[in-house]
Amino acid sequence: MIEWLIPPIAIGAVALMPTSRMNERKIIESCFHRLELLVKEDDKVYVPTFKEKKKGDGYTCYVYKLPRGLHSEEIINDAIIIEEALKKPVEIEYNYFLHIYVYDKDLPKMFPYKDVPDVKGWRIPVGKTHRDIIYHDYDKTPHMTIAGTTRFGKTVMLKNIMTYLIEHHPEEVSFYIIDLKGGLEFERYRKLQQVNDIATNQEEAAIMLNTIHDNIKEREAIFRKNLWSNIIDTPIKNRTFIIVDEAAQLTPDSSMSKEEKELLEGCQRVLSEVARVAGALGYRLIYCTQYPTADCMPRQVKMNADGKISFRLPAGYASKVAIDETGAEKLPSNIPGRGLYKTHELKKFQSPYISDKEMMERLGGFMRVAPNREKKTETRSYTIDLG
Ligand SMILES: Nc1ncnc2c1ncn2[C@@H]1O[C@H](COP(=O)(O)OP(=O)(O)OP(=O)(O)O)[C@@H](O)[C@H]1O
Repeated sequence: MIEWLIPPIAIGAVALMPTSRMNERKIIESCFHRLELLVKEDDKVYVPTFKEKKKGDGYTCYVYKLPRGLHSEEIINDAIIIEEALKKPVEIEYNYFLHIYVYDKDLPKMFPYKDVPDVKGWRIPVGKTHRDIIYHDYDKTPHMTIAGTTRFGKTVMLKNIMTYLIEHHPEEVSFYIIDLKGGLEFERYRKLQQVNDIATNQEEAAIMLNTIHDNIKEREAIFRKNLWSNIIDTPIKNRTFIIVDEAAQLTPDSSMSKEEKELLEGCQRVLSEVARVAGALGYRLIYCTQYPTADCMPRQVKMNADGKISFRLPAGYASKVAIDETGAEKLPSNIPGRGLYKTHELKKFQSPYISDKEMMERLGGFMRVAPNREKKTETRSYTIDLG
């Protein structure tokens, strides 16, 4: 491997150059130095080696080869710092080489839901990036967390997800919704054929989760009988989504009575079990919170939710809980729908926008004549496609 060896004195010189007089490449490389993205071996210092600069439509891409021992995640996690130094939007990808995309323009502030293309499978649009649209695939990554301070787009995101799934899988998708923000947001969707039940307080949530737990046990028995290990390899087409909004309301704390604590601990246990084992059985958890703390994000949920979305958060430590790294606190304070999507990489997006009116227009045909308050179990049978 050819490394670019530079003496420490040169590193210091680049770091001290005023950024206004440097070109983009030099600014990027001075960030590498300031962030100590280098490998020291004996008295030598190895830094990423510049390979080429590519011009694209609306962007310039700087390609680097990383020295042995420097992991791409260390740099990808620092994209926001490079972005601040360049004063331009930046995206970093690793594909044998490190690709640093520097964009001429910011993302659009509005990405209408009607502009989202149709895609097959159990994918939903997370948002628009500079070069494409990110989709989250629930058959690959069953569980998801969504964090974000109030009024930055969590509820709109949930409505995008529901609308997209119902439009693409009307016969196969079903939802259990735990709406602990007064039940105001989702009540109007209770009559949707795809909505099994909505819980609007902690007691209703506990009853609903108990039902879900029973259903999981029944489904486990079916899987065992058929020697199935994952729903995607079975003829079962159905998927059941459990939406929790707001998770902090299901978090026990020391001010609560013993009964209250036991109720919420029971809820947390079922949610942890869903995250741990029920993904393979076709259950998908979407777990939302305004206040990401270690307490309100149970370890099993966080560990098993490999798709993590965050809208703006008040501080870096909240961002670390939500997406395992800082950055959400640096999202713009005046752009709702702007977020970060963390999987093995970190991407910034503008999420689709759908209004309640448009959601109603799109889903109006799926309303039941009578509401479904009494329904506690999945009454629709599995859709099994043997073709
Ligand atoms: N993707 C988006 N594009 C454009 N505007 C958006 C988007 N998402 C949300 N907004 C705007 O921000 C407002 C608040 O969004 P939303 O209700 O989703 O916030 P929230 O995070 O769920 O807040 P809360 O936690 O208080 O319920 C919306 O009414 C809408 O005006």
